[in-house]
Amino acid sequence: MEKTLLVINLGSTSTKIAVSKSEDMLFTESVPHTAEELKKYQRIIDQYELRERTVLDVLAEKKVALEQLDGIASRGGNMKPIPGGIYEICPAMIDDMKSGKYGQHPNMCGGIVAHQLGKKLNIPALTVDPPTVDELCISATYSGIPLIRRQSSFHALNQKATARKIAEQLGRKYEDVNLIVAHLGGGISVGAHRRGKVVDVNNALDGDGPFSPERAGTLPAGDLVKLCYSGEYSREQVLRLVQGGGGLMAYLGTTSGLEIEKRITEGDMVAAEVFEAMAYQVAKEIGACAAVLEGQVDAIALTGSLAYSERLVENLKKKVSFIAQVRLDPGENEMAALAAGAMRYFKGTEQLSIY
Ligand SMILES: Nc1ncnc2c1ncn2[C@@H]1O[C@H](COP(=O)(O)OP(=O)(O)OP(=O)(O)O)[C@@H](O)[C@H]1O
Ligand SMILES: CCCC(=O)O
Repeated sequence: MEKTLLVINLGSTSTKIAVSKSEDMLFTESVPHTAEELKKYQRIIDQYELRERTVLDVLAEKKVALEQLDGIASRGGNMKPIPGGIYEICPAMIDDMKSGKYGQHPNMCGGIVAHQLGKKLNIPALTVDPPTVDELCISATYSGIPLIRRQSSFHALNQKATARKIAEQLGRKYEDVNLIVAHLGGGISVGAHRRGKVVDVNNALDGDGPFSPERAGTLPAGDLVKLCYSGEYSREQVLRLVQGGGGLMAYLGTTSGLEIEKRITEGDMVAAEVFEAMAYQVAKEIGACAAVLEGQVDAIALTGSLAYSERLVENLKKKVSFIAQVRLDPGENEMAALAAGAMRYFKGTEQLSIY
């Protein structure tokens, strides 16, 4: 059974669009969005029209008529904590994403685009392993005060797809290995995968962990509280410092790893120091995951587009190779993982989970 699928994945710095014939990609297009371009949108939901136009323009450019599509798979945005699986994008899911209750992510716009198109064309609009897949062990849910439960909010789709791939390379099943997966993208998540479950992971969206190209990661709590009450920043502005305007963006005015590498090559010592600090924080998070896994680590996987950076990878290898072998899977498997998930639904090999 052959199906033509539209696959949508809205990252913090790019809109990725693919069309597949079943699992085989006909094309994948990644349209970058500069920080300058996104700066004018105060809230992520305000990017909706830009993201919708980007998707439709790419389809028109590639001469794909909407009527050719049998289904749509969009990477999920932040919704309530749910088990991994395939879900139909429904109004309740969209309401949860829009509410911001579980964090804000550009994929909420992707979900709405998919839902609207699905309705118009009368075809299923699906999502697979959304970022709020929650498999945390009990200890990992503790924050330090009962009012706040640590949330599982990470690159679940790519982390799990990468982990399965690495397990296969090791000749083992995902459910039989312990892995640490670091997704190094616009946001950074580092997960401890214990026998097929992500038992601990930093909240990569607006919570904790290493700083990333556009996010602040863990901030000293007291200082953050003082900043919030200083009267100098609105709620939206502080949130923007945490997500969108934090990390590399805050220190160097760009989210682009490529641009920063260029500056380093040209002798920019500040850029070198900041890039080194990001690697340092990622390595510390990997070390923390090794402790969670009690040192029983079969491999460390580096994935996401920043894993194309030799400088970052060599730096990380130097710091964490003592824990386990380091394997590279640069870029992300998300488009393929979404198409594969949608095909499991069409073939009936996996049932839809209910949101
Ligand atoms: N070849 C490369 N070498 C170094 N850095 C790169 C390369 N290609 C992309 N990057 C950097 O990777 C980062 C973006 O990664 P990616 O495309 O995985 O993120 P995203 O999908 O926008 O966001 P997220 O991963 O959080 O969903 C940017 O800083 C980009 O400049
Ligand atoms: C929850 C983090 C997911 C992302 O940044 O894409």
